[in-house]
Amino acid sequence: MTATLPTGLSARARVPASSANLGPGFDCLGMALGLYDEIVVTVAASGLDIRVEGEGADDVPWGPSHLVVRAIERGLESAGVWADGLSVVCRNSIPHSRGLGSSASAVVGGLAAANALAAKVSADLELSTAQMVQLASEFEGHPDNASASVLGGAVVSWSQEAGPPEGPRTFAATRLEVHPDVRATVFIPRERSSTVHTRGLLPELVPHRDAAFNAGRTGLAVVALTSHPELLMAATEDRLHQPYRASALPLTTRWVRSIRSRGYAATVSGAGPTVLALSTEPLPHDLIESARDEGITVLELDVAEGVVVD
Ligand SMILES: Nc1ncnc2c1ncn2[C@@H]1O[C@H](COP(=O)(O)OP(=O)(O)O)[C@@H](O)[C@H]1O
Ligand SMILES: N[C@@H](CCOP(=O)(O)O)C(=O)O
Repeated sequence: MTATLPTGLSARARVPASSANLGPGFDCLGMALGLYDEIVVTVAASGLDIRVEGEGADDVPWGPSHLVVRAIERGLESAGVWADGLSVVCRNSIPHSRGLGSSASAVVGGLAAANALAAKVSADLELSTAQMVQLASEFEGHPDNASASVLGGAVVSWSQEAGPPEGPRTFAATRLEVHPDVRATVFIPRERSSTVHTRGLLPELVPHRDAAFNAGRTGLAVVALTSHPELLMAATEDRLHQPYRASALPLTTRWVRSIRSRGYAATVSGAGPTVLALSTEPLPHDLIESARDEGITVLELDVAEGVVVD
C-alpha cells in the first residue's frame, strides 16, 4: 500500500559533483568532488512549485520535466510513498554540461531527498545505498558519475547485462579510499559540451591492444589513487575515449597536454570540457594564472563524501 506523505514534511539533500573516467576508467571510474548542489523538497497540499538558483537557473525547465523533479518522483515511487504536491528549491553550484556530472548530481540529489522524506515517515521505507546506486545509475545512465555522488570518495562501478543490450541492467559500485596526498584541481572552460555529442564520437570497436592498454592503466589507477599516488601519471593514460573526443575539445586537449608536460597527471573530466588534474602538491601558480587568462575557472576541490540528507 502506498503511504501518503503529510503536508509540510521537508527534506534537504547536499550532493557533490563528480569527475568520471579519471583517464582510463571509461564508464567505470569516478570521483566525488567538493562542489555541491542543494535541494530542498517540501510536501505541499497540491501542485508543483519549483525555484532554481545559481548554475543553470536560466536554462533548465521550471516545471515537471525538471530533472530533479523527475528524480524526486522516481524516488517517491520506489520507496512506495505519495505526495499530493511538492515545493522544490534547487541551489546549484555545479556547472552544467562541463564534465562535472551535473546531471548525475541532480538525479542523486532528487532521489536522496525523496528517500529522506520516505524515511521520515517510516524507517522501513528507506532505500538502501545499493538501491540508490541502482536507481541513480539506471535513471541517469552514467554509473561512474552517479555512484560517486552516492558513495563519495573514488568509485569503481560495474553492471550486469540481463538479456538484450538495450534491456534492463543491474548496476553496482564500490568505494575506494583516496590517498590523503591526492589533490584534485579542475580547469573549467566557459564553453559547454554535450555528453551525448562527445559519446557519439566514440567508435563501436577499438583495437585489442588499446583495450589491453586501458585494462592495465585502469588497474594501475586504482593502485595510484589509493596507495601509490606517484604512479598517477602512467595511471591516467587512456586510449579508449580521449583521443576520439579530442577534435571536439581542442582547448581541453591542449590543457591536458600542457599540464602533463609539466609533470602533473591530467585527464578530460567525464566527457569534457573540464580538465581534471591529480597531483600530490599544489599546481604551479603560473600554470593556473595562464589558464585563468584564457577565461578558464581553476578550482582545487576536496575529494568529497557522498550525498548527505537531513
Ligand atoms: N541541477 C540540475 N537541474 C536540472 N537539470 C540539470 C541539472 N544538472 C544538469 N541538468 C541537465 O543535464 C544537462 C547536462 O548534462 P550532461 O550533458 O550530461 O553534462 P554534465 O557533464 O554536466 O552532467 C543540462 O543541460 C540539464 O539539462
Ligand atoms: N563515462 C561518461 C561520463 C560522462 O560524464 P559527464 O560528467 O561528462 O556527464 C562518458 O565519458 O561519456
